[in-house]
Order: sequence, then C-alpha cells, then structure tokens
Amino acid sequence: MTVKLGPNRYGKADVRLVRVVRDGPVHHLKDLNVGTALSGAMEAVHLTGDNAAVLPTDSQKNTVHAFARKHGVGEIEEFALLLARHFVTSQPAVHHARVEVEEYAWRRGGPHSFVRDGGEVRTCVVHHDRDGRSTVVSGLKDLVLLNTTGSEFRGFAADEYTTLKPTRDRVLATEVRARWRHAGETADHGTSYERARGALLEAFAGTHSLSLQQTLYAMGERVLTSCPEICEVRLSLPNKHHFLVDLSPFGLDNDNEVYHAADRPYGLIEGGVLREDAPDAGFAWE
Ligand SMILES: O=c1[nH]c(=O)c2[nH]c(=O)[nH]c2[nH]1
Repeated sequence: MTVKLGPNRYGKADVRLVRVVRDGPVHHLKDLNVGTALSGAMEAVHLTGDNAAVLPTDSQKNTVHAFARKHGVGEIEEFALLLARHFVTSQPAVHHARVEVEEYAWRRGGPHSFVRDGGEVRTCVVHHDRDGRSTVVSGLKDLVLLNTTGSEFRGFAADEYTTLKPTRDRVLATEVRARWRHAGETADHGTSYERARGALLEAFAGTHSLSLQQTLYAMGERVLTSCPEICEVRLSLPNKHHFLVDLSPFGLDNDNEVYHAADRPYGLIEGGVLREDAPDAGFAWE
C-alpha cells in the first residue's frame, strides 16, 4: 500500500492579544484573537521529521506580538495582511499563509476605562499566496437578531414523520455568522465593515420572511447590492426556535405572546450568495 501526505497546515491558534495605545490621557484598546496557519514545502517534517522548513508556532506567536508593538493594530484586515505577507515573503518554504483575527468590542467607560461589549464579534480571514495574491474575507459572528412578527413557515413538504404545524406568524431569531469576500483591494475596511453589517441588519428586519432560507438570501443579496467591493457572502444561520407555550391548562389564551426559547436542537440554515461574475478564489477561503 502506498500513501501520501494530504493537505496540511500548521500555526498558532488563539493568540489573545490586547494592544493599548497610550499616547495621551485618553487610551485606546484593541482586543484580538489571532490564529496563524502556514503551508508549503512541508513534506520533510511529516515524512522524515526534518524540521528545517518549520518556522515554529512559537515564533509565529511572537511575530503577532512584535508586529502589534511595531505597527500598531488598525483595522484587523490590515493587521492580518501584514502578518500573512511577512510569513510568505520571509520563509521560502512557506507558500501560503492564512491569518484569522477576531476582534472583541469594548465600549469606553472613561479615559482609561473600558466596558466589554458582550455582543457580536468582528472577524476576518486573510490568505496570502507566494504568487503575490491576497484574499481578504471579513465577517462577524454572535450577532443575535429577532423579529417578533413578519415571519411565516408553511407550504413545506410533509411525510409520515411530519408533525410541524404551518404558521403565518412566528418569532424568527438567529445568531448570525457571516463571512464576505472582497473582490480586490478594499481601501477602507472599517467603512466597508459597517456598511456590510448594516445591510445584514436591514435585510433581516425588513424582509417579510417565508423561511429562514429566504431571509438568508435577502441578507446576502443586500450586502452585495450595498457593497460593490464585496463579491461573495456566506451565512450560517441557526434557527433559534421560539415555541408558543400552551397556556390552555390554565384557562389562558396565548396570541403569540409567551414563548419557550429552546436552545437545542436547532435548525441550521447555511448558504452563500455571490455575484454572477465573482472571481473564483481558487481555494477554500473560509
Ligand atoms: O425557516 C425555516 N426553514 C426550515 O427549513 C425549517 N424547518 C423547520 O422545522 N422550521 C423551519 N423554518
């Protein structure tokens, strides 16, 4: 039997980095989780244990810290690009770098005091290849949205196991995980992020939903029509079911007012929306 090495990558995960800017009495804070993953000419280390091509994951972590000191941390996409390009251009054996960043939001509580915002997390994944090409994917996760009406689910396929009753008015809630791919070089990642996020919120709130699938498509489509710099959107939308509680044993009616918010199991609706002419990324960019 002959076997061979399959796809592989290695790096440091969950590098928790806090960068403080203290150039005056009013401080600024960036709170990140960085992951690096390098790939390339890594046959020897797997097949023979020759580590000559392996830049240690410890060095990768140190680079994250050193770059935060030297270059500061602006938009997470820019920081990720800086790191990805560095690994590929400085290590001949590294042909591709993937750098993932999550940014945790803090609200200001005072000149040097901050309150952690428990809500959504801004994300990015950046790829850089030795042919010089970069791919930037921005996104967010843990964004919890809920509509108290304007959501139906009926007319679905039914078989001998179907017990779900069709509904014309239900609570629709989800915890959005979204990634969107930039077509080329985006000039201002901060503005682009705010526009894409706004498009997701507007489409969720403004779509009369016949299914979460239809809402997913509307959200992706809205991002693409609002943001010309973005060519592809992928969404993962758990259906956070809200079940109407039967209050009839207590002689009470329940006209869509009291729900049981179930946490599991949940429906999981996932899909992408892309421009007809979206350039092929050429690899699994998530
Ligand atoms: O929006 C929905 N899509 C489904 O596919 C589905 N399936 C289900 O049980 N409830 C729902 N809701």
